[in-house]
Amino acid sequence: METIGVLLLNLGGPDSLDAVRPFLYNLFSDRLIIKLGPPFMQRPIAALIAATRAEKSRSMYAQIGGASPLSRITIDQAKALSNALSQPQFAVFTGMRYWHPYIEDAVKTAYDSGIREFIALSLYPHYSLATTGSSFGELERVLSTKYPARCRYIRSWPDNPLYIAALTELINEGIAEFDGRYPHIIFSAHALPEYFITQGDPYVTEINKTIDALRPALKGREIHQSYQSRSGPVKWLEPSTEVTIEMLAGDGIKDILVVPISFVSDHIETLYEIDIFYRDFALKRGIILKRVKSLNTHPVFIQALKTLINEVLE
Ligand SMILES: C=CC1=C(C)c2cc3[nH]c(cc4nc(cc5[nH]c(cc1n2)c(C)c5CCC(=O)O)C(CCC(=O)O)=C4C)c(C)c3C=C
Ligand SMILES: [Fe+2]
Ligand SMILES: [Fe+2]
Repeated sequence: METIGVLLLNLGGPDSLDAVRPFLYNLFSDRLIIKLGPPFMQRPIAALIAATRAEKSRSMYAQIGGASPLSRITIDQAKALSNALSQPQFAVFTGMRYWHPYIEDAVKTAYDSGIREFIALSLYPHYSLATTGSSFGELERVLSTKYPARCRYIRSWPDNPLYIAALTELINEGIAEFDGRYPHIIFSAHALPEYFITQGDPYVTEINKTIDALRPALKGREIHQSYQSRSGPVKWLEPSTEVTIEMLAGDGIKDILVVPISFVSDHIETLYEIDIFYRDFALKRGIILKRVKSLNTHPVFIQALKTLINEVLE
């Protein structure tokens, strides 16, 4: 039987402080995430923004240990998934959009080992053109220009039952940390410029699907929804996580549990933005803010990924 290559796709993150600026350059060079003037101006403007933003980003990465753990965690997820899948039917690879190991590196490694059939599994639970769309576009480019092969795509999985079960378990663990008090729950997703949605991006609809699937397990708890990590002068989805915390502070709320709903791994958005920045922001307003752990290599989550692979083969 021919081995199928499973490609786990994610954003990637700088693996050292020196990598921050070139990582930002790669990110801002991508017209699917942000359009900077006419096409020929994209790279020069990306270089400018990367240079301008690097210092602020570096200081955030410095506060979480000097690097993003995203690639390392994705590689751990690949190992765990590889152990869960039957061998030698599958081999699992990790391909990042904006830093090493790049999507092209993953495909080359697989190709060199003789693989000619792929399953691309996006590790963003919710589809957006800016994230999954961009990764699939890059993969299609690599396959069509250098490594011709068959590829099936797993686009999104906002209400996969095992994904929801794993999240439910982690949310309940988070609630238990409040020692019987009653935290308000904020589902915090990565922000997206509003024009994506106006142009038909399903990102918000799919996030709502995840939250709706979690609702029965959260019986009657106070739920809020917000968007974190804006990064430029356009109109972003509302409300921001900051404004939501501020509003709850105004209502006299003392306990908040943040669920990082659009990510499955730890990286700067969980380790710095929620754990350091929002926690401190809340504390200054008399609020204890805690975060639900990221799925990372949670065994039920790895089983969820396995069911996605099996479903696409049916
Ligand atoms: C659902 C996930 C994500 C969406 C949607 C998204 C959109 C988006 N992001 C930027 C700009 C930046 N993103 C950065 C980091 C980053 N973004 C995501 C996910 C989504 N981005 C992740 C998982 C990470 C973490 C990377 C890591 O640390 O491992 C950064 C770099 C950090 C910083 O300087 O703030 C930028 C910049 C835009 C413009 C955008 C719009 C569609
Ligand atoms: Fe981002
Ligand atoms: Fe971000």
